[in-house]
Amino acid sequence: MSCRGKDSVGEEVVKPYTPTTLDCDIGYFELVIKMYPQGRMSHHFREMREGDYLAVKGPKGRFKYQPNQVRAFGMIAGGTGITPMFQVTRAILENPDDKTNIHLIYANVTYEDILLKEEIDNLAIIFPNQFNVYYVLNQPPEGWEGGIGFISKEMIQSHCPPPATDVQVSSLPLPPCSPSSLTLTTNNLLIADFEVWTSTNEQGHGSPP
Ligand SMILES: Cc1cc2nc3c(=O)[nH]c(=O)nc-3n(C[C@H](O)[C@H](O)[C@H](O)COP(=O)(O)OP(=O)(O)OC[C@H]3O[C@@H](n4cnc5c(N)ncnc54)[C@H](O)[C@@H]3O)c2cc1C
Repeated sequence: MSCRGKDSVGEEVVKPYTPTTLDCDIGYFELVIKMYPQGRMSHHFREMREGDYLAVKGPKGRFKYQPNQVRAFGMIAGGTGITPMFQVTRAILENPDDKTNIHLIYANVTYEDILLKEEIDNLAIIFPNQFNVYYVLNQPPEGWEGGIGFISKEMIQSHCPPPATDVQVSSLPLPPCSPSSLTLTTNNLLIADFEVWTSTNEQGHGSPP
């Protein structure tokens, strides 16, 4: 959906955001928003107070998920690219008739950058046979047991389902807050081997088509 606000010099700014709530969450929606110190829309969100109204337009997007449309999803996300992945993950796991397996690789720069970690980890605990997550950090803390560096071909081979007609792999990195080579790395690797929802652009991330 699009959110409208005013930047620090009072100019109108409209930016897209992906709710982490589902169609069945009636009467409200939730957004997970990463704040940038110099960001124009970030300024608007930072200035908002409880009880304020926010102008929004939507929903919009080209991706329509059908339960069991594939046997397995490989999801590769960086930074705020997690929000649409999280939404689809919830839609799958909260539907007992949907048997799709999900393999998520989620890359960030630091541990503190990981969004929705508690929620993601809870889903991995509740649905151990249907959902697993592999975190990758570019600047990991000491003792980190996940992936280190940029997402590599080996990580994808180890943590995503192998290519098949009933497997879909999606990549949603977001250049402003993910390792800069993530976009190229994942797309170059994937285009050769998988059907990818090509969804990255220079401005930010898009919804999977
Ligand atoms: C389909 C879609 C869905 C999205 N969903 C989400 C979501 O769910 N959650 C989310 O958090 N984001 C999401 N985004 C990204 C979001 O739309 C914005 O791009 C993001 O919030 C940054 O907007 P901004 O106006 O605050 O920052 P911008 O003003 O666009 O700034 C972006 C970057 O540039 C830097 N910058 C800006 N001005 C300067 C300056 N003068 N000097 C130096 N650096 C500067 C900022 O610090 C920041 O790093 C989505 C994007 C798309 C395309």
